[in-house]
Amino acid sequence: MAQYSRVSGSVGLITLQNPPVNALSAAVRQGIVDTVKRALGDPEVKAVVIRGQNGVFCGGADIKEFGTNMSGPHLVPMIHAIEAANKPVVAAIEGIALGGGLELALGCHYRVAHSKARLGLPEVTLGLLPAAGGTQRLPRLIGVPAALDLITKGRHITAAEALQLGVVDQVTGHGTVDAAVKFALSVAGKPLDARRISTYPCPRTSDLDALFEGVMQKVRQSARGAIAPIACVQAVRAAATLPYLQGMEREKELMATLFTSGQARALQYSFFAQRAVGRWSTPSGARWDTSKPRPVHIAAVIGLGTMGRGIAVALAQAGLSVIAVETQEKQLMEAKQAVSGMLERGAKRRGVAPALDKVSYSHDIKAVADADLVIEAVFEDMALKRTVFRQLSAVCKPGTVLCTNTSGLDVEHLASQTRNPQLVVGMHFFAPAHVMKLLEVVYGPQSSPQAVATAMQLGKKMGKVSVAVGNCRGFVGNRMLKPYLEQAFFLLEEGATPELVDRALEEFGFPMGVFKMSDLSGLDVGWRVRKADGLAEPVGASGQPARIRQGQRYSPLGDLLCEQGRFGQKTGRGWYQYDKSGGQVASSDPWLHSFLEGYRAMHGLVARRIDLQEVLERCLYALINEGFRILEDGIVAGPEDIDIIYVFGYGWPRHRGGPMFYASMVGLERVLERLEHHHKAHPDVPHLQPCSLLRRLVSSGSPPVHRWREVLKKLNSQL
Ligand SMILES: CC/C=C\C/C=C/C(=O)SCCNC(=O)CCNC(=O)[C@H](O)C(C)(C)COP(=O)(O)OP(=O)(O)OC[C@H]1O[C@@H](n2cnc3c(N)ncnc32)[C@H](O)[C@@H]1OP(=O)(O)O
Repeated sequence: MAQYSRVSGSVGLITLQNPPVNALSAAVRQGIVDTVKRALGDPEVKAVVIRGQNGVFCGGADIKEFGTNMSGPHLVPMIHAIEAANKPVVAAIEGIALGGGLELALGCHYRVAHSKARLGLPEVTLGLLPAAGGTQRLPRLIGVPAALDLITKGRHITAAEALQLGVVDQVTGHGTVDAAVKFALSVAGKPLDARRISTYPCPRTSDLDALFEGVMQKVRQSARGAIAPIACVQAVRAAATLPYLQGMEREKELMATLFTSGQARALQYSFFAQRAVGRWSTPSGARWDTSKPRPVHIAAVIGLGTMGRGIAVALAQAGLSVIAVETQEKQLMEAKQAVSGMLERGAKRRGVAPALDKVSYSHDIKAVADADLVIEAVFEDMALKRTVFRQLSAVCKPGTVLCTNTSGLDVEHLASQTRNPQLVVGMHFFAPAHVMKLLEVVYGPQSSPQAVATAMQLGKKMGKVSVAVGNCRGFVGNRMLKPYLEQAFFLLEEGATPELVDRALEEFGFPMGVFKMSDLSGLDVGWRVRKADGLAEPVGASGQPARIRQGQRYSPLGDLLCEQGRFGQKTGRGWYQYDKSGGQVASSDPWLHSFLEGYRAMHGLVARRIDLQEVLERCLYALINEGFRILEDGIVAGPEDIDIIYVFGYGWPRHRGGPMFYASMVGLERVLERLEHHHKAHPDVPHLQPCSLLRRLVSSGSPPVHRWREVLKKLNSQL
């Protein structure tokens, strides 16, 4: 809806009304059309101001309407009518002007913004382009290079940057609507021809072809298969080379291909999934809206290795007082230097003062006595973590929430070492902890709603996308990674190379294939875990055949590389070779290939031809199958949790929505059929055996992913 009133005698004030972000729903579009007509037809009105209700201008087209039969007036003619008006129309921008919201403002003759407003054309992040004239007006207003930057990245800009670029005409620190009304009165009656952006020629840029070629190359590289950024470049090119109306035609054509694409659906699903994980719940009945978090002013970090340092930085940057504890004096000094450096670099990037005084350092665990929350980040060793938790339980004040940053160990077992197991949760950060957005918050059966809510809220404060998950080996992300990695190893045994496997995954859209990723994170990390699990024993030591462990097919390839001291990038050798220890440029390693040949010969394996499709099916469907098991076990509340974990923590291409969304797009029958096929070929691999939930979903007609929660509930109640 849009409300109309007359202010200051001769200004028509139009207020968009669609909380919380005044998205341009059919009703709002209709409201704008009607109220603009009314204002233009009223002889008393000399100028018009458009604002949004509740201090928010407009969050753009109503994403919830996409995929429905979008009725109501279209945005393009609506904005065109505003631009063509014979009375000045001023946009009063408070809060946000995003997407269609900014496009609406660009159709106005003037823009006045509050200093705290954020503006942008983020359509590309939803798999779309600014198709309400944004790709045609913005380059005409601010030039091609700046418009390309904003449109292809979808980044939000501050009012100050908008003023500098020329997107807005005035910035005010006070009442935006009052300032806009005053502005409107000051321009009433003046000629408007020079204010209609669509009539501007696109500012000339030298060597346009080279500019577009360069940008297109960069976009293709970073898009990893996403089509929207490329369409954005093509649309801006149309603005730079065609008359406005032809440019608009091109914008429309390009939008039509994007609008119905699977990528747009995936990205829009991801948008809502990200919000859905914020409305968390646990099987014991704890919920985001009823569980009250404890206030956390002082947080402590125990263990200042790579993870602990990143966590300390993330906490300090979120404004908390941090007590950083490392028992070894030398490591403590090194950590202090490293943390200060990270804080200084981060502050420089953000143009703020570094929060150095927020962090105090100690080698004594007793220093955490006053902390409201402690995050243990010591070595991934259960015995060591147990000791730390016993100590924490003894030294912390009553009510302190105790968290472990384990990447997969039993949180419940650690809780049992303390006097108050209900105050223990997992906070699984991803490296580098001050950069990576994902946080898995792990609740055990005894974790109190308050402890879960406290960790979730702290995650939010640190700017993380936090997902509440149940306690199981590897939680969600690493539990699903295990069958994925296992398939990659088995494929090498059967005839694939690391290069082939990585190529398939990178072409799918992962930033790095599994073997390059493993070289980056260090092969020794998994080796240590497998040793602790009694898996990575030297061949023959277990008394079992080399490729069978604990009664199941096992590939010792990773262990054999580690036994050779090949730990990946850090040693200059792993699944690839690097120019030096710590080098980052991978190249194919002839040694590795002859090692694989020797290994196959030793075990009587005959290499066969493996294609990219088989790599994808084996690796991805095994991972997805585990996702279904996680859903079946009730470790997460819905598929959105899994998808967000994979998109934000494991490099799953965002334009593919996440593994569970992807499965639903491929078709559950197809995933089931291919798993059955591969399991038949490899009956000794339990991870390829289709999970019963997948079978049950297929039997219930393969509902789309947004209905799985509801279907799961129904299926569970039938059990
Ligand atoms: C036919 C197309 C023609 C022309 C092209 C135009 C295309 C577009 O305009 S596409 C939309 C472009 N706009 C955006 O991408 C903005 C998306 N929203 C956001 O980035 C954020 O929500 C925000 C910055 C606007 C606010 O952030 P925050 O304060 O953190 O709140 P939430 O993100 O939790 O959002 C609150 C609530 O609002 C819903 N919502 C937000 N934006 C939209 C929208 N454009 N349409 C519909 N609903 C929107 C959001 O989902 C939250 O609701 P729920 O919690 O119920 O999900």
